Amino acid sequence: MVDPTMPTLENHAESSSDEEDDEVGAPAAEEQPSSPTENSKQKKKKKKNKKKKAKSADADGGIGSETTAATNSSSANAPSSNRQMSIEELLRQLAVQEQPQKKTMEDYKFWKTQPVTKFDEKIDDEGPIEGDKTPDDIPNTPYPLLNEFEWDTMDLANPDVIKEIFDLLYGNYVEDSDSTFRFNYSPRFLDWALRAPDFRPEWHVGVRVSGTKKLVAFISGIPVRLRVRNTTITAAEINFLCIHKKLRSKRLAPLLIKEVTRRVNKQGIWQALYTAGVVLPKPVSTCRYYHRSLNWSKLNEVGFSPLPPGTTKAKMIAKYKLPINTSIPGLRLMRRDDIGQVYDLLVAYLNKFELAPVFGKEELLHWLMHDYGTESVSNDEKDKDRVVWAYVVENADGLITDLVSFYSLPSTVIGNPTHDNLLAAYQFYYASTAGLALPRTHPECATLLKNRLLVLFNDALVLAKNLGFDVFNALTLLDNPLFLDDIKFGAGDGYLNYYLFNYKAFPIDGGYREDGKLEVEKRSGVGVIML
Ligand SMILES: CCCCCCCCCCCCCC(=O)SCCNC(=O)CCNC(=O)[C@H](O)C(C)(C)COP(=O)(O)OP(=O)(O)OC[C@H]1O[C@@H](n2cnc3c(N)ncnc32)[C@H](O)[C@@H]1OP(=O)(O)O
Repeated sequence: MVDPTMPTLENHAESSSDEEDDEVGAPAAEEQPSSPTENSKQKKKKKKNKKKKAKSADADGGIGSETTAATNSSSANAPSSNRQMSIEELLRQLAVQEQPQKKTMEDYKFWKTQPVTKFDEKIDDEGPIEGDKTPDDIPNTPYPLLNEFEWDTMDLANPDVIKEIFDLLYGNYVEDSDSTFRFNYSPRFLDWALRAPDFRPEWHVGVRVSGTKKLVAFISGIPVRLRVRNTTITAAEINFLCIHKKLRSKRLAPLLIKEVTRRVNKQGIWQALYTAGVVLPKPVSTCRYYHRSLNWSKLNEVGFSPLPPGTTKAKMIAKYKLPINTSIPGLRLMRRDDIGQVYDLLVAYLNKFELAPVFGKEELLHWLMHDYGTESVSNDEKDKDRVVWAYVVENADGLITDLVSFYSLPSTVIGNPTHDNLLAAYQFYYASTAGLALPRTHPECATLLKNRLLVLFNDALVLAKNLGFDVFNALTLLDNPLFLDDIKFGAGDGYLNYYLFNYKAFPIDGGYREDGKLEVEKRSGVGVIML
C-alpha cells in the first residue's frame, strides 16, 4: 500500500534513463514530464528497476551474519586431527567471499563525474584531485528539487528533529543482504554522532515532502581532521545517507551528495571521508567485519550464527563462555579528568597508522565520553541509553597504560517471532603502551602488543557481555589482526570500504589477506573508525 503522505514519483523521477541528469532534481523545462500518465516507457523502466533492486542488496556490511567457517576459524580452537584441520581449512576457503563484482567505471553514471579515484587509475602521487576552486566559485543556492520536495537544514538541537531522523533511519537505513537485520541508531547515538565539536548545522541535510513536511531523505557531514600518511587535511566525514524505501532508485542519492558537497565546499573544505558496504570508485582501503559471539543462543535464534556442521548447540555455548570478572588490575571506566593522559596515549598510538584522525582534546573527550560525567549526565556504566563506553588501565603509579572503548549499535531483527533486536557492541578507539616505543613492523612490537591486546580485549568482551550485549563486532583495522582469531572472533560476510573524496592516495592495507586469513604481519594501515 502506498503511504498517503508520500507523493508517487512514477511520472518524473522514475523516468531515469540511468544518465546522471535524470535525478529527482528539477529537470530542465523541456525534460519535465507534463502529465502523470504520459510515459509508458517510464513504467517499463520501473519494473526493470524493481528487478535490479531485488538483485543488488545495498547493505553496509556491518550487520551481515557470520560465515559458517567463521565459527570454526579460531586458531586457538583448531581441531587436533589432520582430517578436521583440512575440513576447517576448506570451510575457511569457501568463506572467502569477494565483495560483489564491481561495475565498470562507465556504469557509475554519477560517480564517474565526481573527483574520485578511478578503478584503473595509476596513482603516482598523493593529493587533491581538483584543487583550483574557491568558495566564491560555488553556487549560493541549493540544487533544485522537484516541486513536491524541499531541502531542510536539520536542527539537531531540537529533540523532535533528532526523532524524525531516527524514524527515517529506523525504517529505511542499512540492512544486511537478506533483509534480516537493520541498523537501529538511537536518538542519543545520533546526537553523539552528529553534534560533534564544531559541527556545522548546514551539513545536516534533509529532504522533506513539501506538502506534509515528512522527512524522506537525509545525509550528514561533520568536520574532521584527517592524516593521510604525512599530510593532514581538513575534511568532512559523510555518513547516514538514507532515502525512504519508496523513493529508491530515482537518482536522489547523487543529488543529496552534490548538495552536501556544495555546502561543505562553501566553507572552503574540498575533501571528505566516507565508508560504505557497496563498492564505488575507488576504495582507498577495505576492511572485513569480524564478530565475537557473546550470547550464542540468541545469535543462533535470530539467524546470525548458524550451527556449524558436526557440533552441538551446547558446545557452541561452551566455546563462547567468558569469565564473570575482568582480569587486568586497574581496569576502570574512563573519567573526564583522564583526558590528558588518554589523549597523549591515543595520539602516540594512532601516529603509527597511515589513515588516522587528528583529534583535539575536547573532540576526543566527546568521542570517548559524550556527555557522560558532566553535570547533566552521570558517568553511569549501566545507563540503558548509554552509547559509548571507554575504559582505561591505570597502574599503581597512577599512569594510564591502556585505553579500550566500544559503542552500542543495535540492529532491528526483521520478522523474527522471538527477538526484535540484536544488541551489538562495536569496537571503538583503543591504544596501549605495549610495544609503543618500537616501530610497528618490529617483531617485538607485535609480540608485546599482541599479548597485551589479547587480555585487553578479552576484558572488553567480559565488560560487553556483562552489559547485556549479544555480539562484539570489529573490523580488521588498527592492530586487530593480532588478536581477533585468538579470542574467537569469526569472519563475517561484510566488508567496509573506506573512501576519500577529491583526494588520491596510495592503497592502504585493510588487515585481511586474499586467502581469507588475517594479515598478521602488516596488520592494517587504517586508524580511523566511522560510526
Ligand atoms: C568535499 C565534500 C564532499 C562530500 C561528499 C563526499 C561523498 C559522500 C558519498 C556518500 C557517502 C555515504 C556514506 C553512507 O552513509 S553509507 C550508508 C548508505 N545508506 C544505506 O545503505 C541506507 C539504505 N539505502 C539507501 O538509503 C539508498 O539505497 C541509498 C541512499 C544508499 C542510495 O539511494 P538509491 O538506492 O535510491 O539510489 P539512487 O538512484 O538515488 O542513486 C544511485 C547512485 O547512488 C550510488 N550509491 C548507492 N549507494 C551509495 C552509497 N552508499 N554511497 C554513495 N553512493 C551510493 C550508486 O552507485 C548510484 O550512482 P552511480 O553508480 O550511477 O554512479
